[in-house]
Amino acid sequence: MLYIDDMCVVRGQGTQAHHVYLPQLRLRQGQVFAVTGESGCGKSTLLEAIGLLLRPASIGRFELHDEKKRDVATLINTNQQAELANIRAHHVGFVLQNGGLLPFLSVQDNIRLPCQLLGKVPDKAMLSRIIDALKLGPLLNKHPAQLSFGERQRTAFARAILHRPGLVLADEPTAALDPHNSQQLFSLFIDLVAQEGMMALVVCHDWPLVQRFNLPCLVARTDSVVSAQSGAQDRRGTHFVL
Ligand SMILES: Nc1ncnc2c1ncn2[C@@H]1O[C@H](COP(=O)(O)OP(=O)(O)OP(=O)(O)O)[C@@H](O)[C@H]1O
Repeated sequence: MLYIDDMCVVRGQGTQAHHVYLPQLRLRQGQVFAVTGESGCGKSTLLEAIGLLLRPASIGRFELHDEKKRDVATLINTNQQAELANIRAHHVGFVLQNGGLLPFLSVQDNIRLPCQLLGKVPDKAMLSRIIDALKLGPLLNKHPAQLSFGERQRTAFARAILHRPGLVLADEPTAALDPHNSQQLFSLFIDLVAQEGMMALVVCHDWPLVQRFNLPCLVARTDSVVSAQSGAQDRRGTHFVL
């Protein structure tokens, strides 16, 4: 389970600061939540804070329960960076919009990289389940430049999960894909998260896609102020609510 209460993340400074609030999140093993909202509202910021890449300005509760209970809020509040980095490396998997694959490594070596960096031997059974589910068998010896966008994203997903993180964070993984491939990747993603008992948050602009899979959704509610000088709407804060 992932429990988050009263998280606030601040991007920028002074009058330009943008506040991102997450009042409450409960995520169960096997569950995928979508995160939606207009450009610039703070979706990536939210994911970075949950992925422990960005320190929240304040946090009430942040607990990650897998094989044991981890009180992440206390680690954040007491600034224990080494332990936070350890949790991030072992328990969080990231899937980026452009895949973020290393161009000089084959698909096979890209997938194994996080395990290698963590000094873990990949679980053979899981590796073969992932390769099967994501249909990567014929691609294993290719390099990223030889892959389609969809193939790159399937590889990126495999790489994000082989080290068995409890939590997978995907930032617009289907943005570069056509509707057919987006739907196929989403479907594989949701099935694998359920099959492997992971939890996932996926940022997605494609509302029909989110609806098609009937995903629970964190929706951005943005507060704006009107600039006294220009009269333009200026975003100052976003609440992500269910
Ligand atoms: N490093 C930074 N320093 C200061 N402000 C930033 C920084 N990164 C992002 N911002 C601002 O924080 C706000 C939220 O940005 P964020 O990238 O989280 O939005 P987003 O919803 O993911 O946008 P998009 O859908 O366009 O990717 C924006 O107003 C952005 O300009």
